[in-house]
Amino acid sequence: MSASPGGVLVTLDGPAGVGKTTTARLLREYLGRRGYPVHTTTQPSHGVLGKTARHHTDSYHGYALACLVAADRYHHLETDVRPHLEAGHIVVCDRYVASSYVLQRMDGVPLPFVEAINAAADRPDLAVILQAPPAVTAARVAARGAHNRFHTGECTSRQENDLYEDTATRLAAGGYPVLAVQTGDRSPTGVADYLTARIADLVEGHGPEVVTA
Ligand SMILES: Nc1ncnc2c1ncn2[C@@H]1O[C@H](COP(=O)(O)OP(=O)(O)OP(=O)(O)O)[C@@H](O)[C@H]1O
Ligand SMILES: Cc1cn([C@H]2C[C@H](O)[C@@H](COP(=O)(O)O)O2)c(=O)[nH]c1=O
Repeated sequence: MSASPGGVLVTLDGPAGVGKTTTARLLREYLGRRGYPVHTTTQPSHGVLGKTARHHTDSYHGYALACLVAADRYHHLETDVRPHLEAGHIVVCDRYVASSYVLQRMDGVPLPFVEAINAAADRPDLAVILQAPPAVTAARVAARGAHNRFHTGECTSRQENDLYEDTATRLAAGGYPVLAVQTGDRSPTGVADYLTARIADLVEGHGPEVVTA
């Protein structure tokens, strides 16, 4: 299913420390300043299923975590994302399906299973994959501090980076409008400026010009 008519669904995915949360916060500010109604949100969500997935990644692994995250995704789409789209808002979601293609595979779940349980998730209008060299993302995570067991050093960052590259290609081949954006050599405001212009183009009916990784 595509995102609902009226609003625009923009998703932000990419390795730990690449700048998803920073970018979502700045997009809310920059798009808001241009007068667009913006709703920023995140997956896992702040609902019961989402909180369980986010705060108990040491208890839930593999297939169980994959299903928990997917269940939260469908509930979040129904109760939060679609209502905002129907109200004509730009919805910016920090993590979406691409994160499952990467994190669940890192957790030992075969890709066909991940694809199957996410197959009915709405297609974003713009699926942004943020990218940066693994040494850069690992250093940012080390400086900021790890949030969970998926953040464990440069070796993990390299695996994550490779899986995101693979995921960007797969999702683009499956019809997702994927836009790969480098953050390693751009300031947070530079990333947000660039994406604000791309999203404004999309809202005004000029885009997207899809760039695959
Ligand atoms: N373009 C950038 N240049 C330099 N530093 C950045 C950039 N974007 C984000 N950072 C910094 O990197 C750190 C991680 O950023 P952020 O929390 O936004 O990443 P994330 O992708 O949401 O990470 P996670 O998946 O671990 O939650 C923060 O300290 C942030 O200030
Ligand atoms: C969307 C998504 C999330 N997860 C898990 C992985 C982490 O434990 C949290 C996300 O925390 P972060 O601060 O944003 O790094 O949720 C997952 O396993 N699969 C997913 O698709």
